[in-house]
Amino acid sequence: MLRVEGLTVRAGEGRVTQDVSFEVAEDRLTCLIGPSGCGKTSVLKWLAGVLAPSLAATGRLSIDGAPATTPDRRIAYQPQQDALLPWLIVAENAALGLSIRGRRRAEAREAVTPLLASFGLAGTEDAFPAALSGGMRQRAAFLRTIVQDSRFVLLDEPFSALDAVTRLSMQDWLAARLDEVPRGILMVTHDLHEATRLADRILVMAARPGRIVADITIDTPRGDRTEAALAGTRSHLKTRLLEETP
Ligand SMILES: Nc1ncnc2c1ncn2[C@@H]1O[C@H](COP(=O)(O)OP(=O)(O)OP(=O)(O)O)[C@@H](O)[C@H]1O
Repeated sequence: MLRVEGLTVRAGEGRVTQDVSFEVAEDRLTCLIGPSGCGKTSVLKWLAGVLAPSLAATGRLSIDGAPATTPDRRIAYQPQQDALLPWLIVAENAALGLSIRGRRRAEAREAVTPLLASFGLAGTEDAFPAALSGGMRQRAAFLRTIVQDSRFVLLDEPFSALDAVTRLSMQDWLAARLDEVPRGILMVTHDLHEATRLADRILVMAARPGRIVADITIDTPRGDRTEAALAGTRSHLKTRLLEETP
């Protein structure tokens, strides 16, 4: 269990977030949703240890009850843009996840190559990112993140750049991957349909300063989440989001 307590992020005199506390459970997907500018990315960046130096943060992080400091190898982070390096081929980009964990380059590449097919990237090993579709780029970025074998994974709007159809298929794809390689995931999204399709738990943030105003658990198994089964939760979530959007 990863726990954040009392996270306040300040930008000069102003507060970006105030007293944000929550847990991310092992093998569960927790969504952080809220209006633009409420501080969702700042929470993720703080957890990843990459908050901009112009922002000051106070708060406590613990994993399994023991204090932790960031960056922590048990936490992997996928930023908002897929951040694939355009001058590296797909296999090298994916291998970067292991290289930053200290694996030798050739060894890292050997380790990721057999995984490409299960990430829908068969045949793209030697392709440059510019030659891939948006969905493929996201899968390559996700492979790079997931091979780090971290217990917790932070995803910042992983599907926001995709068209509606690709987005739906990527959501299904992520749901299937979660069943195969469970992780404690904290995912930022703007999209309440996405949140209710994927999350075990949804934390709703309000803006100015960003704080958590609702905590919604979804018990329906992902495979049984028909439109009808989700209607009540979506309506509740929509009302909360509209209330919190300035
Ligand atoms: N480096 C920075 N210096 C000063 N202020 C910043 C910095 N980064 C973010 N902010 C401010 O902090 C607030 C929260 O930004 P953040 O990106 O965390 O919000 P968000 O909820 O992720 O937004 P969005 O949904 O639009 O991506 C915004 O008002 C933003 O202008």
